[in-house]
Amino acid sequence: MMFVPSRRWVGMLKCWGRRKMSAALAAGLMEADEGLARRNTPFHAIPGPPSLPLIGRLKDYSSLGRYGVGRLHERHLDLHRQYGDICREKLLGREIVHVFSREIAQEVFMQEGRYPGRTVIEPDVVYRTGRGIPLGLLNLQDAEWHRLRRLAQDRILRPAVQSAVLHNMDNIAQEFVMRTDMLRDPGSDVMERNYKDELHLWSLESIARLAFGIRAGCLGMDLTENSDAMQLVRSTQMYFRCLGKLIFSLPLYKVVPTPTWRSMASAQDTFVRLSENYIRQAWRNAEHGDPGTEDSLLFHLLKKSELSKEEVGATITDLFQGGIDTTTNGMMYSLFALAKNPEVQDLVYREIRTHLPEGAPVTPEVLRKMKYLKAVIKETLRLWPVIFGNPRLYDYDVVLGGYDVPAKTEILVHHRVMCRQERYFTDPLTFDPTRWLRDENTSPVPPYLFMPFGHGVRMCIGRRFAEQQLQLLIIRILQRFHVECQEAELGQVFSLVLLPDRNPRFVFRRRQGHTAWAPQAWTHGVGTTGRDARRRHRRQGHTA
Ligand code: HEM
Repeated sequence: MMFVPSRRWVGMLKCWGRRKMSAALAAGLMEADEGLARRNTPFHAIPGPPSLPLIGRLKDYSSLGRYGVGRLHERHLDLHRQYGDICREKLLGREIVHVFSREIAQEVFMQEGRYPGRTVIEPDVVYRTGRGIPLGLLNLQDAEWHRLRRLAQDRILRPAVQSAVLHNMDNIAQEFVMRTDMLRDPGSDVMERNYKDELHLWSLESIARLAFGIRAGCLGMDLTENSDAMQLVRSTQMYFRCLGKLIFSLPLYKVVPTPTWRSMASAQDTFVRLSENYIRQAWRNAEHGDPGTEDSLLFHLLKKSELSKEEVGATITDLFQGGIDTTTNGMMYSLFALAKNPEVQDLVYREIRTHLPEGAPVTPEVLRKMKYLKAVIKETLRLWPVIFGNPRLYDYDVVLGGYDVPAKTEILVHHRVMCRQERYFTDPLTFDPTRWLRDENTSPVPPYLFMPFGHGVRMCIGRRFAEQQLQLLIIRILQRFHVECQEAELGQVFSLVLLPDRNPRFVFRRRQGHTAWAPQAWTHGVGTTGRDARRRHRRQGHTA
């Protein structure tokens, strides 16, 4: 097979050649480059909607347009229908290329360098720069990003570390299920509380345990709106709501503090202040020799003398902001999918009963065996991804779908649109977890298609943790309840992440013959259900 160098290869070789190769070889490569340039179609020929000068397609992103920010993901489906697998548009001076096919997605990621660039979250950069807070993983680029990423992922992505935190996370999941049991209406079994807020608390508690090695007290029964936990939940929700609006509007906030900017900054201030409290608490615990704290990500990063305390704080903040809303919404969609597909729910329950005796702890071995549960989570994230696509921003030219794409173009690979196409998935809109189960009759889903956690070295750092969290909580919920949902549909709304468009009312029916097990931390000599458990739960607030 003949090797046809891509333009990037030619560019790199040319650069090297200028220094090391003979002039003749370099000239030959230059000719090859010109030949390739002739074969590629110029950037401006990429199809796409016409743009106005300066503001580009801003109207489509505002409430004046057909979609508004909330329905941007629907606009992406329409762009694909109208313009095909690759399309181009302008937005406020930015050039954006949308990629809707697996083949071009592969080209995007194959041309990724050692430090893949991603579009920055501009309002967050402006906020942090203004407050003198270092940028974290979400926004750093190049070698600076790599330095931080290397240190943090060593602690988060390693399977051994996942196994080590499993026991604590299982306890948190079980406590959360007890809480659900107590909060649902005893007559109708309906969860009257906003279950999204509830899942936020679970997610916060879990990430705090991972990051600080402490129990943050988010599952206490007497939380008020003024409690630290609820303030953290509200500030995260507000932060995402405002970010979505700020990113896709005229950047007036850079000149004057607009109301949306003020709300975002105030949410961030609260977040940073409360995180600092937790860091202080973690320090105190460590001074008292609490082994959990020393095992945490915080201490792991602080031990690395390469990082300042401020950088460690910024990294931890990014984990919270990257992890809370995403895992919460992933869990909402998973529960909804199970509730609306009772036969699937029964199969998951059967799998749980086969591999996990009631009262036994969840171990890595147990999780490895839960193949159907994993397929359910994949199928959920295929149909309801929390992040619609993966942005990339390269500082060199690339060729995509035969078109020249200049450096610094924002490239958006649309995982959600790809996952809804007939050519890649049979009956793409049907919820069918079996498509993920492999046997001799099925071929695996090809790469560069299903990427809910992104791709390559810049993929989500919390991926393993998030998957483990979802598996654990689904196991513990289904062990105790059969789940139903009163809403017939669950759509998505764009707010930087994709959120459920309504608050589904779940019904948690206790399973027949279910023995009221309780997490280990609840069973030291007191009753495990009813009033005793409730009292113990209140007391547990900050300590378990
Ligand atoms: C269902 C849950 C989650 C989903 C769907 C999700 C999805 C994603 C995606 C799509 C990216 C961009 C990847 C790329 O550009 O290739 C990302 C990045 C990131 N995520 Fe997650 N995530 C989830 C949970 C978490 C959790 C639990 C944490 C923290 C413990 C986390 C922390 C981060 C961070 C810090 C980044 C930036 C990584 C970097 O640029 O190096 N995420 N996530």
